[in-house]
Amino acid sequence: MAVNLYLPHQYFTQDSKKIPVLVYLSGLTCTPNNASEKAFFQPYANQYGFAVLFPDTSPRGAGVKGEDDSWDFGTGAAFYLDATEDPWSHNYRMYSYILDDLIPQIGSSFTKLDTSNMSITGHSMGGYGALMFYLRNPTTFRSCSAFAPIANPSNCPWGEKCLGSYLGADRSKWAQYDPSDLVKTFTGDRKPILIHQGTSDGFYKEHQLQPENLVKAAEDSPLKGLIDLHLVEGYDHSYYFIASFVKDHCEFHAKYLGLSG
Ligand SMILES: N[C@@H](CCC(=O)N[C@@H](CSC=O)C(=O)NCC(=O)O)C(=O)O
Repeated sequence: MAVNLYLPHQYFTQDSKKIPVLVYLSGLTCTPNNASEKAFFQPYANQYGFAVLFPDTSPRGAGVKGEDDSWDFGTGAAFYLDATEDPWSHNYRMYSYILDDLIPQIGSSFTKLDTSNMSITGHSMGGYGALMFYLRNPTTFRSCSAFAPIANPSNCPWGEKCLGSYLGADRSKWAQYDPSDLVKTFTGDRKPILIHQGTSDGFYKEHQLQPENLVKAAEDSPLKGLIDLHLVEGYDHSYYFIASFVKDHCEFHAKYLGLSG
């Protein structure tokens, strides 16, 4: 697996104050390079003074039979969960990897980072991942946003394929990872979650994303009225879309990371 870490200039010039971290989770087929090269977080990370951590989207070369058979399953498509079903459960453990291995390791290797002051965002499968990590761990992450997230994976073709194989047929296990279920029992503070969704996004039109389901589920939850969904006319699913709204997301997270008024 690969990982990219962007350190802002403050990491090298500030003596005493530690640097907060924004975790960015990528979508299906991505390596950490897609967002590092095409999302343009760097100028805003420098402006506000936060690092950006870009994890990988799956194990690489695990050798699990079938992991390279399709682009939306297996390699590049591990869905940020801990698989419970054979043959996936040994390697496909992205949830534990990110929370229990990667973040602590980054914190101990880069001692001027403050991994107790983190926010999370992501795109598509990674937008789902950001929502899911935040809704399950509201004290680990100060804020959450997402670009075109898979907001209700239990009810879309990508989610049914991946969750069904990694977690098995029992849908009650899927709910432990589905933002549109998790929101109903959220225990964190009442803060907005920022979401952008392009109306010309082909995957949105195919009902893979369904951010409206999250908004609806939140109406009966502690986050009632706080899913700040922006449907943006004419935008697609690409990194051009992400780059167009990355400024808004950085400004949003900077506020909760204590880096702006
Ligand atoms: N089959 C295509 C499409 C894959 C694709 O569009 N992936 C998106 C994420 S989709 C949901 O998680 C992506 O971010 N692609 C990388 C990019 O740089 O645009 C294919 O294999 O390309």
